[in-house]
Amino acid sequence: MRLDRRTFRWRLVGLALRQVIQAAPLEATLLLLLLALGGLVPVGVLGFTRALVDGLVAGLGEGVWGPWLWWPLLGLALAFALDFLLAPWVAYLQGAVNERLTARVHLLLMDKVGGLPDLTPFENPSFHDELQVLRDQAPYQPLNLLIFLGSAFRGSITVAGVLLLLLSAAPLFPLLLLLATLPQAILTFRLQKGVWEAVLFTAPEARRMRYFAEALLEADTAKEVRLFGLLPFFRGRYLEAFWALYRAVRRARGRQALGASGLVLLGALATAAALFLALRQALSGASGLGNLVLVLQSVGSLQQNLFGLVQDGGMLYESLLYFERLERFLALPPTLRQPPKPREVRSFEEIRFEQVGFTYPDGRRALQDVSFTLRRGERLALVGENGAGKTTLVKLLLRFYDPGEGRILVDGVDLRELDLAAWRRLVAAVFQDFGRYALTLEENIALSDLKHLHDPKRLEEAARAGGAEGLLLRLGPEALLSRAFGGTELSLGEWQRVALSRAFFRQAELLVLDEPTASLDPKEEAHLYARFAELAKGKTVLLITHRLGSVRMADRILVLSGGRLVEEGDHATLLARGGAYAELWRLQADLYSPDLADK
Ligand SMILES: Nc1ncnc2c1ncn2[C@@H]1O[C@H](COP(=O)(O)OP(=O)(O)OP(=O)(O)O)[C@@H](O)[C@H]1O
Repeated sequence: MRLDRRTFRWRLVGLALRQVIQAAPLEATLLLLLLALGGLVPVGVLGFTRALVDGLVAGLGEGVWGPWLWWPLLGLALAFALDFLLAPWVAYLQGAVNERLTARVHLLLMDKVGGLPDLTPFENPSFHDELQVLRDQAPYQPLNLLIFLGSAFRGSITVAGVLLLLLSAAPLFPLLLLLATLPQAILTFRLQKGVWEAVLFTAPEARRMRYFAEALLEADTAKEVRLFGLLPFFRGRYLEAFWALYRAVRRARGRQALGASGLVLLGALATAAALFLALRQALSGASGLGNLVLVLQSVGSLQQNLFGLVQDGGMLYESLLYFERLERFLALPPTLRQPPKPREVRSFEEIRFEQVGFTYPDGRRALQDVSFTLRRGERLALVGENGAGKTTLVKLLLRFYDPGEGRILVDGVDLRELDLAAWRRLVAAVFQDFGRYALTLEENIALSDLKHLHDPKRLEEAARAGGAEGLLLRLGPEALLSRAFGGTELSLGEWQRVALSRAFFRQAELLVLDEPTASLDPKEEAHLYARFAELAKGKTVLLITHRLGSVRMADRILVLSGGRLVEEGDHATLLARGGAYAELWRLQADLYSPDLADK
């Protein structure tokens, strides 16, 4: 990321403020008002103290109380009371705005990423990195922004007010006191920025640290960590990343400490000059004792506020960069071209792949010159070794990506011209990496067609089709799944039955099954395929599987190898041909019984 080293970018403040105001317009405006009022409190204290001292000097020795004492006293009391009064309301509003802003940031990210129609952006490492950073920091950057923007705003009002007050005492005072504190403050800010930049540039290290820590702390990896004794390995990787980050930040911090000391002398000289001037004025009677007290107090107040601004400015800068990143991320253009006038689609007669080729953005060629037709009502099996391109073909069919070459036609119309949502409504799928949601059993199944959530008949039918009827009987539809929220945990095979039931719940025209029985026990697998004809009735089915025993019920089998379609036909034809399919078949059959190999 390119950072401007010279200036604090005010545009960023505008960007972040816009998000704050949009998140909670009323609360944010009130908060700004209260902060401004809070910023004026120290100015009031200084002003009333000056008036009080001048009043005291005028009445010294006479013992008379007059309005010249009452008013400043009252003012001081009010200023202190206001300070106490404002604090809880500022905290209340800050809390309210923070909660709304944090939810807004999450919603913006959810809408952006969840609303992406394709998977191409996930292939881009920088998209991934950005999303990771934005997600990781979403819980605390909004709060940081509010705290530091708030205190910077309040501090600026105080500094401006104090300077104006000093101007009323003598025009030279603000200048001298600014000279005493500003250069040092500016330098500190620059160096502070250096620290933040060091932190930002080492963001990959920070992410690696988090990743290696998680590898040791997460339940997913707990078994392998213990079995293979991986603690020292991941610990070592964590430390490597930690030291890289630590060294960069420590260097920047060292520069900060050194640099700030250099301007101390200049600051001390300017302060001394201001005090000398104020003393001389007081001695000569040119101005009252109140002005001397004002200058004395202002030195402390200005220093405290300016350095507060610097410290907060550094933290604020980081939050501002976060919101700039968020803005840039939200503005990323879509990667999938949507047709200006999408064609409605309610059913299909045939899907045709025409010389389809696809290369992943990282350059990996996954499909090449693939042509075939899938007709309505047909049961097509797709087989081939690992990495042959089977899942990629399904991803193209669902338009998670567009083909690089060739086209996919639905009744002669290019898939790219169809209304994507309408097309996807025609399809139900079980993916290899199906979702396991911490929801009820009923919701887990009905997710594929939420219009029919709470339709017990449909739920039962889908559960029966997917092999989850036993689960439904045993646990009941309301059973919460997943341990994460204190629910029931299922075995992988049971989860797969739920995923299958979800696909059947949708009652779609095209059923895509990508390794649907990988985790099922042999009994359930046999059971599923035994009733396959009934389940597939009226549907078009695309089945991907390595278990060749189950592809025999397909009308046609496509064999993919290295991204190319190498064979096509039914089981008997392909076996008789003695090609790639026959070899795969023989290898598998050999595993079970060498005698079966040629049947
Ligand atoms: N997101 C991706 N980015 C880059 N390459 C990928 C991606 N997904 C898959 N590939 C590559 O594309 C090729 C085809 O992958 P695909 O998942 O389609 O194979 P498959 O036939 O379904 O394999 P399997 O039987 O193992 O599920 C593989 O070599 C794989 O490494």
